[in-house]
Amino acid sequence: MDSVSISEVTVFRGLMHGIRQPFSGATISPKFCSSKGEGSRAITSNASNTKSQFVYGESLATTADLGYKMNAVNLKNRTLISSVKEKLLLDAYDDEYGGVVVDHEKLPSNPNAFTSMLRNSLSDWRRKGKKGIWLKLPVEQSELVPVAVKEGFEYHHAEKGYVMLTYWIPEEEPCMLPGNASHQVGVGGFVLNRHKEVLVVQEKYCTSSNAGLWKLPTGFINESEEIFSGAVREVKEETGVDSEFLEVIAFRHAHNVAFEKSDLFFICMLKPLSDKIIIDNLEIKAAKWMPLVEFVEQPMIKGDKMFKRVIEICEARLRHRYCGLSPHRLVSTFDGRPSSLYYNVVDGDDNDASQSNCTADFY
Ligand SMILES: NC(=O)c1ccc[n+]([C@@H]2O[C@H](COP(=O)([O-])OP(=O)(O)OC[C@H]3O[C@@H](n4cnc5c(N)ncnc54)[C@H](O)[C@@H]3O)[C@@H](O)[C@H]2O)c1
Repeated sequence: MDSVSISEVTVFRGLMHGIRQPFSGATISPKFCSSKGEGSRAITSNASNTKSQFVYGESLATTADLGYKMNAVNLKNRTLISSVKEKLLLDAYDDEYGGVVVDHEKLPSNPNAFTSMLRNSLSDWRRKGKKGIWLKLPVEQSELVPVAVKEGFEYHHAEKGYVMLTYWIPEEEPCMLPGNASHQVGVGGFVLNRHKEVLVVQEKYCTSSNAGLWKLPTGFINESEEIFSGAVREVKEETGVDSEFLEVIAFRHAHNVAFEKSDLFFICMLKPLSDKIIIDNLEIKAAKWMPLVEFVEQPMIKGDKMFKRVIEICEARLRHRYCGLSPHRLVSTFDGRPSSLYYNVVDGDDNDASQSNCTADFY
């Protein structure tokens, strides 16, 4: 049997308040039986002003004044208590950082029961030296959020279906829990056709300074979406043009872009596979194929250090004087995850130029 702390016995006490049988009307207070060592658990029952001691271990406590046979009761209640004790703690599993992840599928629905289980669990985790606690509360149980906050939990992040809260137990150690995701990831498609026209759009919603600007189709990468497929999707959604991903030409890293989040913007070169334009009326006001020279001459592009440089890089790429990054699918043994590593192959294996991603045609 596990060793028991005061907090754990307190758990039993809370439990016994909720359980009327066989300790009907009893209140339980913590008491340790030092002579029993680690394997003993002691609970004092106070029923009808009569104090009795139940010892869970090899020996039994005084039982006469309760009027029933404690041997049998003891065995029965030992089972009962250990099963109810489990019900008084939140279901959770350990993480690899010495922390605990609460099982959100087994949360009690009653906020009072949750309060008591959360307190008991916190005592239990503290006693066991646990560090970071992750508590995910589904939107269907949002009434538990104020309870957790009152117990000292902090918001970590939220998604449509849940809010994640955290609690850092060690008071003497700085909190090591990683923060919420810090970045959003965007893509821009540079799609050039054989007439040296670039695919451009005018956004429906933009700042007044950007009104009338013809710009590259841009958008955000979805959850679990690849940069290369996200760029193709965004171009298709906004303009109706099919394309093939060639390379990441450059990326921009900016901060405090939206709701204090940083922004990674990947500018991708795409090869057009169709030319018919069908715009997405929800987001886009207009789209067209625009001569590259005309696109570059727009004051907003000409005067913008980033886009001016992006165009210079794209033009260098057209002359094969620059090489972007192309995705290579692989599985890392570190985490066993299939992933994309973006890099360029200038000469290819054994100097085979055909292996180079820098020789790919644009149109
Ligand atoms: N738009 C540009 O000119 C431009 C310039 C430089 C970099 N980028 C980069 O492109 C990537 C995508 O940016 P973007 O400008 O295309 O995205 P965006 O801000 O235009 O958002 C994309 C779409 O999301 C929706 N949306 C966004 N915020 C909304 C809100 N508050 N309310 C309602 N709908 C909203 C709109 O439908 C919008 O068209 C980012 O990484 C950004 O840094 C864009």
